[in-house]
Amino acid sequence: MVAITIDGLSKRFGRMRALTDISLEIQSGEMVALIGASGSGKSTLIRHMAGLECGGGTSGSIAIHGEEMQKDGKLSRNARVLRREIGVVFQQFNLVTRLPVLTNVLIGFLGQISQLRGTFGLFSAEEKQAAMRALARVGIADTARQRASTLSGGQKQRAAIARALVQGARLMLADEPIASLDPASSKRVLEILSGLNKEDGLTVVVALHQVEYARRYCPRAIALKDGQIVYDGPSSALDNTFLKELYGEASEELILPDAPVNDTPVKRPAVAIRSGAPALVTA
Ligand SMILES: Nc1ncnc2c1ncn2[C@@H]1O[C@H](COP(=O)(O)OP(=O)(O)OP(=O)(O)O)[C@@H](O)[C@H]1O
Repeated sequence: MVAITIDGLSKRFGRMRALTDISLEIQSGEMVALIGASGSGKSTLIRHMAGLECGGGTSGSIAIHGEEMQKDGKLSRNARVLRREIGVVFQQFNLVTRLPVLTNVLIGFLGQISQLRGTFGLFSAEEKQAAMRALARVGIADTARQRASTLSGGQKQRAAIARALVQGARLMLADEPIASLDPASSKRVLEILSGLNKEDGLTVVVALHQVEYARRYCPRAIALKDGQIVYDGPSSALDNTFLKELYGEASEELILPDAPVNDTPVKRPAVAIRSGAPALVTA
């Protein structure tokens, strides 16, 4: 089954083109890295996939699990229902820091319970058990009663993933989830996302700054440059010559932050790019 279908998506902010004619398909059960320099359009693309961005300046269409989510800037009628299938994880965690970790995870149920129960935080024993299971799944069950403000950055991100799990997400969109984490926490968060992908079959799309993590955890990479797809193929075939072109001056820092640069050229397979794409994509 196709998890995400994007057809001819373009986005302008005023006169600035953030995305230009993006078309792609992501199959259910894939783990895909979105890479590209700062300002290349990764967040804008993820926000459109999640149905959080639409409106003026957007054209083209996005379908989630075969159902239209938005077309030409207008959200479809069932976008709300589709959003429940999508867990979104942000760099800034988006937790309510004064509330206990368990309550933050229970917030993932809000789309599924009555407004009255949601307003008064009346969660059932089953819901609390499910939230505890989700916390155990991400390895922080012992923090359930702590205020979210007391968690480390890595633990906060894991709590945010647990919240997406109780929501019942089949598709996880993560927008630079490790950008503010140290290497050990980054590794842990990506291992959890990879485990959810491999063991639970979740489709994962993750925007990453550091290419080494994309290579290590995501079999497929999609690279954006100036709002256009310039590479779509195996992340193992991303060679450093291409990446240096993609990232320009930032490449030293972003390509291999914790490993020696391997300049041996790797033969990239021809990638599924439409004609007219920049020379960067030629294998
Ligand atoms: N709400 C907005 N209003 C105006 N311009 C925007 C808005 N959101 C994004 N942009 C612009 O669109 C372009 C793409 O931004 P986007 O945040 O998607 O890039 P990114 O690849 O996620 O960058 P980063 O890695 O720095 O987060 C940038 O030029 C950005 O300034």
